[in-house]
Amino acid sequence: MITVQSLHHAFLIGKKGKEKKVDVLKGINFDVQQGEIVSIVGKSGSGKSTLLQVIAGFLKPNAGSVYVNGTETAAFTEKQSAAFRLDHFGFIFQNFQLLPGQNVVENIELPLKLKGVSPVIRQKKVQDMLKRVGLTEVADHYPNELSGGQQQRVSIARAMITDPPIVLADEPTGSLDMQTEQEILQLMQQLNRESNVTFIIITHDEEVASIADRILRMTDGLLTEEMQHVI
Ligand SMILES: Nc1ncnc2c1ncn2[C@@H]1O[C@H](COP(=O)(O)OP(=O)(O)OP(=O)(O)O)[C@@H](O)[C@H]1O
Repeated sequence: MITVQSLHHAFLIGKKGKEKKVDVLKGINFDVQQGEIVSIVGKSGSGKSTLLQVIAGFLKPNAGSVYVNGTETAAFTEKQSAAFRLDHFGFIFQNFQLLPGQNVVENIELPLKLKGVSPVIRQKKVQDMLKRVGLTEVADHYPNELSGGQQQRVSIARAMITDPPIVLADEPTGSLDMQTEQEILQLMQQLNRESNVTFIIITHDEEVASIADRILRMTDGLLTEEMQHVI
């Protein structure tokens, strides 16, 4: 489903003429199978978000390959990347990234609109999704009228509304209290079981990482597989 091979990336930081090269990805290799929950865990600054951005096609790596369902994505143009992302990836962020002027239904249906899905089908899909994530009661609320946990449910619903094969989650519970964190992690596990969607969860939190089927540890620009749960 996802194969990452010999991925290298460096950033140039500092003033022009005096730039310093910072090697962030130093030869990353890993595979993810359809339906897995994989966590990528590592300290702040270890390069987790950079890796996620490369997988999603937001950032072109200096070298190496990313295959998604057999398609090499690292060489895509920006336009190709955007179209590919819409079909293959959903995103969940630490700070939810909901549109403040749009209510719950409008936030969730946005990716369907971008894909040109008709209003009738959009309405049906959104109603089904609201039930799955437990948000039917607050369907017409705006983000600032929701708790953090509810806002993250909206962004999970938005990530999954187009049935993408892969959801990329960057510190999905980083802004939540411990109890809400457990609820959100359980929801992600439930959705994974129901729909076989692949989750890649990026976190610095060992406890969050431990809900995954497989843990990949990022240290000094390299990934090592830490342990394997029996599914
Ligand atoms: N656009 C950029 N330009 C220059 N340096 C960058 C850029 N993005 C990230 N870096 C550097 O790359 C390194 C890895 O950053 P990255 O955000 O990938 O780490 P991370 O593991 O996700 O950390 P965190 O958990 O704090 O988000 C850091 O040293 C960071 O300063």
